[in-house]
Amino acid sequence: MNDPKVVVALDFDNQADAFAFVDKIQPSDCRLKVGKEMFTYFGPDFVKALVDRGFDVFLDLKFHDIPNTVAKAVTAAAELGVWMVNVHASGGLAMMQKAKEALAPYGDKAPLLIAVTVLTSMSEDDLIGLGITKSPGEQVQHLANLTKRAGLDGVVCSAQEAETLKNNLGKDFKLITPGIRPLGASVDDQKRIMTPEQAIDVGVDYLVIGRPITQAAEPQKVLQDINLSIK
Ligand SMILES: O=C(O)c1cc(=O)[nH]c(=O)n1[C@@H]1O[C@H](COP(=O)(O)O)[C@@H](O)[C@H]1O
Repeated sequence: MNDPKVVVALDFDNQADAFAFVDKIQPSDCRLKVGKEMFTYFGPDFVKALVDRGFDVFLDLKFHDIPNTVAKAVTAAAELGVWMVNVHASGGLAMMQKAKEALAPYGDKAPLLIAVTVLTSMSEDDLIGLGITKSPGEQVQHLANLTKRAGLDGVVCSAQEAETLKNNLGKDFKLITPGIRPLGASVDDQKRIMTPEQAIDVGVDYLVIGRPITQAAEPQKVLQDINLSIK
């Protein structure tokens, strides 16, 4: 498979377990997401080791700062050779534009630059607490529009929001979605889930899946079954 749709969330608190898992899977079957926990423990060398093993890495650090600082941070991500990196859309249009400009010199080697809109953990009350009177759904749409205007490649969203966002923002605007559970898998702490097939049907481009794969006795088999279900 040349364009794997599954992005495995590598949420391990030690490198030995992470590498033991990575040894069981293939870069042709999935991409890998490294987030704040693993990056803070193990740093850029860990990311480089994954890139050197041939994996496309989504560096999920959700940058949110002044435009100059975020532009430098996404440049550092590009230097690491990652496939995708993200920022918070609420950092604003100028911040996102400057980040995108910083990646221009990398041409077709530049990482995809995507934005987080409203975290799925945020409720309407949480937004009101921030002085935002839009509903979470309206705020997601608002920030996704801003992300597109800034020229970014897509957004992280819940599968429930995917269909509307795809219709409004076009097929080339990438949607990256956690909260995916194959039929029969444990839901864990995810609240609103979709199966891989359902998510692809509503227009999701990349499926972020962690524990159903990382905690499986035979991760390669689970991954192959998911890939077959969305072929
Ligand atoms: O930004 C994320 O990656 C993320 C956003 C969100 O709203 N919900 C969410 O679950 N995630 C991440 O997606 C991954 C999902 O992992 P599993 O629940 O184990 O499949 C974890 O790394 C979460 O931190």
